[in-house]
Amino acid sequence: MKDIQLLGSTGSIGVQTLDVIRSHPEEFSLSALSFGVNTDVALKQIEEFKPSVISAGTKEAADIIKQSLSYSADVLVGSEGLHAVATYGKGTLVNAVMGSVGLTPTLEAMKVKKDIAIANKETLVTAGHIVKELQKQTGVDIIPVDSEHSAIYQCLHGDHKDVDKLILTASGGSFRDKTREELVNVTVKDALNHPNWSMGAKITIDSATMMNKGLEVIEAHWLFDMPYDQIDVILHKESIIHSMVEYIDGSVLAHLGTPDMRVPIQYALSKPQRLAIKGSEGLKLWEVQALHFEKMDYDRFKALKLAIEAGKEGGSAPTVLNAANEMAVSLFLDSKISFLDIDSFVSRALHEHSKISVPSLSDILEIDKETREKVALY
Ligand SMILES: NC(=O)C1=CN([C@@H]2O[C@H](COP(=O)(O)OP(=O)(O)OC[C@H]3O[C@@H](n4cnc5c(N)ncnc54)[C@H](OP(=O)(O)O)[C@@H]3O)[C@@H](O)[C@H]2O)C=CC1
Ligand SMILES: CC(=O)[C@@H](O)[C@H](O)COP(=O)(O)O
Ligand SMILES: [Mn+2]
Repeated sequence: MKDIQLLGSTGSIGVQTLDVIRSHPEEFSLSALSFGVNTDVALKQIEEFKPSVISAGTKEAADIIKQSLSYSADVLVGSEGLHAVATYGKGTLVNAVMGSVGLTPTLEAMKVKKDIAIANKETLVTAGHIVKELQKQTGVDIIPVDSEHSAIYQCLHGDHKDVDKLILTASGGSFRDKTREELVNVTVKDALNHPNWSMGAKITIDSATMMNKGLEVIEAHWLFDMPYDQIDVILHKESIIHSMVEYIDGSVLAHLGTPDMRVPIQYALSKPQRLAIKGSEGLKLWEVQALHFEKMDYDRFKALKLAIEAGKEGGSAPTVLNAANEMAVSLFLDSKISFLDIDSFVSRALHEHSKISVPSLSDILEIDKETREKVALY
């Protein structure tokens, strides 16, 4: 039996993680969860799984939970709550919170020797070197949940010396068939309409700008200890091949499946064992019929280029990239800026930043905060 603590229970990945736990009560239990403000969904989850520790994003949300709770549990708020959930018990932390707020709970969980199933890519983007250093010191396992990274994880074996490159597939997002000129007046509603995946709002916008793929290149660099020039991105609009590993003899191993996040979530918790997925009919390739691939156009998808450049530059550049992007996406979702402002704002923030070569945790937290404040005023 594996005990799980879950950050971000009310989100897209959080809800699917609870589906996985619910489907396999003989394999998994849940002892702690965090959510932000969605008390309606959280209350139902809490009454079903009865976690011992609960964290809410605001005091108001915590008060609603406390008033409605039918059993005794610790209910905390904000970063204190996230840290309490992350460090509770002895199991695996599933980090499915959105954004760099996931960084410090991840580090706290690692310090108490928890394995981390990581969906929260922003943590690895903003502070990959700190997470990896702590992983070396603690020996904990960091298991990818992101579909591309889970695919690569499943295609890798041995010590990676025989790997030529990692190939991340990209769906192209909501606007993949539009030129940049056609993006001038696109709406939030259009951008949230991802062709293949149903996901939270922030990652769906990242997917439309292709910043998601850029964050994923940086995530792959840290997760698999792979130099940037050995990480490729290819456009694959069906999202059936979730990613590939090319070996030095030209062999390419790919992971295929229907676009269903329960698969990588569950594998991160059950590996190396595989468990059935309730209600899944599996992949019917005769229905898919054809798979398509295109070379990436880095001028069309500027955010991808920006992210790869920031990753290669290293130091505090990825922190700025991530924080500027989080703020710009939030402004776009609030209809305060246009879609094309997102990558312009990120580019401006990167140009205005004076890089720190090896930022400490406190540097990262400070740069994250400052960058958000600056971008909010652009
Ligand atoms: N969705 C997907 O299919 C995939 C997601 N990912 C990654 O997983 C992570 C989660 O994505 P997704 O599930 O789509 O996101 P959602 O927006 O659907 O969910 C985010 C979760 O985090 C909580 N949350 C948000 N902000 C805060 C905060 N400041 N403090 C505490 N809790 C907070 C939300 O709570 P509430 O809603 O209650 O306010 C919610 O539970 C992201 O990093 C994303 O990039 C990676 C691969 C695929
Ligand atoms: C499901 C998942 O892992 C997302 O990150 C997904 O990859 C988004 O798709 P694209 O960024 O390829 O559009
Ligand atoms: Mn992904």
